[in-house]
Amino acid sequence: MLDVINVTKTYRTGLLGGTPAIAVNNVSFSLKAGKTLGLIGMSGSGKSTLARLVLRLIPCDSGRIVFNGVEITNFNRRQMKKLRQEMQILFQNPESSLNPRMTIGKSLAEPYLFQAINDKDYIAGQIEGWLAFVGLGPEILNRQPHQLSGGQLQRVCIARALLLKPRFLVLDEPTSMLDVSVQAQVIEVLKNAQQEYGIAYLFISHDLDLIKACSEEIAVMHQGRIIEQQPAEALYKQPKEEYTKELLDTFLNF
Ligand SMILES: Nc1ncnc2c1ncn2[C@@H]1O[C@H](COP(=O)(O)OP(=O)(O)OP(=O)(O)O)[C@@H](O)[C@H]1O
Repeated sequence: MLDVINVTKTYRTGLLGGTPAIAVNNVSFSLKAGKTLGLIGMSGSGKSTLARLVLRLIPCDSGRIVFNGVEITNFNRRQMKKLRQEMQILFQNPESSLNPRMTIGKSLAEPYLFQAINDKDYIAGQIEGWLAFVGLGPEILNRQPHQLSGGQLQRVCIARALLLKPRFLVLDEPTSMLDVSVQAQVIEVLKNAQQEYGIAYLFISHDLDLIKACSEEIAVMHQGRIIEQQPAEALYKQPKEEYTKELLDTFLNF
């Protein structure tokens, strides 16, 4: 489904472009439909930048991104608009993903209107179905984001992403702001969605236990590079790189 090939990104900060800093350095990986690739690494190792590159939210300096057999590296705005439905991101703070002044119902209807779908009964039926899928009832539709719990809000964000029928979803610390009990419920919803719709996930997290439980393969980022990638069990049992060992020792069961 997704092939990322030798992708590099350099940020230039400061006056007149300043000193270039390589955030993502010659990174390659592949992801199959219905599978999860976990992405771990210390803060600043380049995980979020890599996710943004893959989603084409920022341009890469070099390298290629192939999605469903089509090279999208140089897709223009119009081409990307179509693709946005298929490639989405779930952020750690669901509140920041929703308009605070809009009701939940309006936020969920918005993606249909963007697609020029105007049939109100159809939209209402679809929204109700997706809400049920994520374990929420229609009573929340008239509420505003501040009237929902963190877990409910993240479910709304998942429903909003799912209703566009994505094939690839970046999960950027999707449960880090939630209580442990709620975390498990949100992960369950994501697992169900993956099973039912064959969605591929790139799962970024600092929670190494969670990422192990959710990913078939795990890639370790260090200073902008993927320094090792292995099936989840193997990586935790026999990390090849010293850096991975240190990372696991520091953060496992933290
Ligand atoms: N917009 C930007 N402009 C300049 N430098 C940036 C920008 N975004 C990120 N960086 C730098 O790029 C490097 C990688 O950052 P990135 O956010 O991708 O890391 P990360 O692994 O996702 O970190 P975290 O786990 O803290 O979210 C860091 O050195 C960061 O300071």
